[in-house]
Amino acid sequence: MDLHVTDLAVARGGVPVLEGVSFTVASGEALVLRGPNGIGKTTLLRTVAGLQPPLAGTVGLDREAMAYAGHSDGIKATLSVRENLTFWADVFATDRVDAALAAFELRPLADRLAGNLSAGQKRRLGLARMVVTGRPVWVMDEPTVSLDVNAVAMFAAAVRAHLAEGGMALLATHIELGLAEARLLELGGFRAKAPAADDFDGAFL
Ligand SMILES: Nc1ncnc2c1ncn2[C@@H]1O[C@H](COP(=O)(O)OP(=O)(O)OP(=O)(O)O)[C@@H](O)[C@H]1O
Repeated sequence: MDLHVTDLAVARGGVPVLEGVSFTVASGEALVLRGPNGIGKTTLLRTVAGLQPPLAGTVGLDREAMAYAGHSDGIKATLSVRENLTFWADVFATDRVDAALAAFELRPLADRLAGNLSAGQKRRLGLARMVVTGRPVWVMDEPTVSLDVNAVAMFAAAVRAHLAEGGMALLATHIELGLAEARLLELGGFRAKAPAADDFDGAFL
């Protein structure tokens, strides 16, 4: 299984931000999207994950293949760490709660209310959700924000284990991920062009 993205154009708030984006992520590979603030990394990730429609182009895998981790961790504060992961295991019909607790060293925190976790612990719980999904494509936006050096290493190990099982990872970040083997895609060359001056309709977009 490969992820083929072809000639994708994406918009945010109705404004085109990137166009002509093509790449392939093969089974066992990680691709890191790079570019300055505001270029459209989040928008591109959300589009690839099927959370918003593209303006043009195709994403050659069904959204059911994707697991998306965005800026918000999607944590339920009044459930414990284990209950949060069990909730997601029910949603995705998997039995990977213990594997997820182990991957992000959450066992000692399993019975703590998620609302009482520190920022880095919350992020670890949010990332552990990816393990629980059992989905082949992990789409992750700034996954290592709030993580200390030790937790970044946990994250890198979890991604490597996922890739070793034939999974794929598509990541956006400004921070070192500890994944030297990941390929990089610079988005600078894919900025959407402003509409032509004689494009009457375009002038109102
Ligand atoms: N409602 C909106 N209308 C128009 N433009 C918007 C709207 N919301 C966001 N934008 C712009 O869309 C662009 C793409 O945003 P996006 O969050 O995808 O960028 P990013 O590369 O992920 O940024 P960062 O590195 O800061 O996280 C930004 O320039 C942003 O200002």
